[in-house]
Amino acid sequence: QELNNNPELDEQVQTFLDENRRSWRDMNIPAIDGQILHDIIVENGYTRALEIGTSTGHSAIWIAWALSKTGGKLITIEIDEDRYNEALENFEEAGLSEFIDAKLANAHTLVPELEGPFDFVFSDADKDWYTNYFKAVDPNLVVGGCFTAHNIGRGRGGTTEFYEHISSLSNYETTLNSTGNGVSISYKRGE
Ligand SMILES: C[S@@+](CC[C@H](N)C(=O)[O-])C[C@H]1O[C@@H](n2cnc3c(N)ncnc32)[C@H](O)[C@@H]1O
Repeated sequence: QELNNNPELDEQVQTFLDENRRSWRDMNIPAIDGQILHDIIVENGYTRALEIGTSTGHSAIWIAWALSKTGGKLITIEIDEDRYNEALENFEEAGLSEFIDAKLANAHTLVPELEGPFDFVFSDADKDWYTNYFKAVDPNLVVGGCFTAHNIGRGRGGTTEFYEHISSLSNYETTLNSTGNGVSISYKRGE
């Protein structure tokens, strides 16, 4: 698959990420985990992404940067208005707004309402709800798509229950990348 080539945008995003590298304070993922998400999207040519838990937008910027290359778009959901507004400013500054549909909403109600289809999901909101988010999205995740989740393998909240559930499914191939704060990566291999 051909990737879009936009060196000016790449430089704008890279500059934004470099300048803000040490200033993420709102439970944001570390850059190394952002790179993992970015690479999964680019390598698989994903274009229809969903993020649950925007905060101020660090992970969304990595995801949207990848989507700027594949020609895709991200829907991202945040419940906190201040963080949502800050994320919108960050998306502008990074030059990625056109690739992001940011929603101020409670993901508990919005996620089950989304029709998709999606080929990439990143779950990073309330940990107790991870299994519910997965069950709501699964019917709308295409075969060949990927469901990722953050803070896995550290015994936090419902993450253990979620990881055990998704690992037990024979139509998903799940691995854990523990380079940063623990990203589970589950490829959907069949319905
Ligand atoms: C760990 S932070 C997300 C960090 C973000 N992915 C990043 O790397 O920049 C989790 C976010 O999920 C949001 N959140 C928690 N419960 C939520 C819900 N029910 N619906 C939407 N957002 C929620 C919190 O307000 C918080 O900003």
